[in-house]
Amino acid sequence: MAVVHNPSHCLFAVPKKGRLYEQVTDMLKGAGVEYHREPRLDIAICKDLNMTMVFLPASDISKYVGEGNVDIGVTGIDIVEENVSEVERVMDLGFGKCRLCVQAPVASNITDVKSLAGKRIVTSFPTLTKKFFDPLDEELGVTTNIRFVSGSVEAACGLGLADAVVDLVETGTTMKAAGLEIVATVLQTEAVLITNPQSTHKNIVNLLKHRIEGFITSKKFVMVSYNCSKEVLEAVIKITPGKRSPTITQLTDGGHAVSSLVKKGEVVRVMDELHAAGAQDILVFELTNSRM
Ligand SMILES: Nc1ncnc2c1ncn2[C@@H]1O[C@H](COP(=O)(O)OP(=O)(O)OP(=O)(O)O)[C@@H](O)[C@H]1O
Ligand SMILES: O=P(O)(O)OC[C@H]1O[C@H](OP(=O)(O)OP(=O)(O)O)[C@H](O)[C@@H]1O
Repeated sequence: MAVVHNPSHCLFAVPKKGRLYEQVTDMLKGAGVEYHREPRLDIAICKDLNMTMVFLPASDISKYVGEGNVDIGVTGIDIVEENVSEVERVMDLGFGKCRLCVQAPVASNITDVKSLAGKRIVTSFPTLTKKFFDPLDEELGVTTNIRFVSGSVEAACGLGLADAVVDLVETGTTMKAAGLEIVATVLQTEAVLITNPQSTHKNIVNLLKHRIEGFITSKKFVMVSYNCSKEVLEAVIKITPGKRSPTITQLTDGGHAVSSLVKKGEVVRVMDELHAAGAQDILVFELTNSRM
């Protein structure tokens, strides 16, 4: 059965496929944004919010949000900057991290990006590429030839279509396989939550922001709990000061139970230090959600 958009609903655009798709849908699930998407449909009604999800190409989302067709969306900072969209950046989301880089063939031995000014550049990001090369062109009195392609940018040098490309690099696998290397970085990017500044659904945008923040925090931290004697309490709480402060409970035997949030990347070191300082029964718990 066709899903019809209710015009009073807030519209939320998420990438329909590609690099951001899975992480965005996991984030929405973790943040309690529930919807049922019928196979092959690019629209879904939310279960507990007056909101309709629309699944669009990541590269179109900032345009739709900027033009007010959609209230809120998730896409890459690179796409927002490329489209020069009039959107409000609500929050960076911590995934989809990569760099937009000028890349040239390893064999060409180019180390100074200035030597690419006036040459042929192929990219899916013509606006950002022009913005990057314009000052160099002006300084050197040349005109860089920038050509747009929608995909497989890395193939352009090998095909003899370009002297260099401007493309995204995460692990560098694609770049290395094409015999390219980084000459300069144009932009650092990650996924971002954006909204139209004139959206009439500010309350839903705020609610989503808090829910997503809670989910992101829960992924960054674990809860560490342990027991300790009165004598070592001062020393151990210095090791686990928590996000605000640790929770300390007095035990009937005179000792204390402490629980505190610890950054995931620091938890093993913290456990070693707690143990060395005399803490016992140290337990680590994953968080599924949070609201600070
Ligand atoms: N290798 C990567 N690592 C991390 N994030 C990436 C990577 N490649 C792209 N992204 C981010 O994801 C966004 C969408 O890129 P993606 O290649 O998935 O786009 P797409 O062209 O819409 O999808 P597809 O390539 O499936 O057609 C990029 O603009 C960037 O913000
Ligand atoms: O540094 P890496 O980890 O290799 O990632 C970089 C590649 O990822 C993206 O392309 P994607 O694979 O999404 O396909 P696309 O070229 O069709 O967009 C991007 O355009 C690069 O080509």
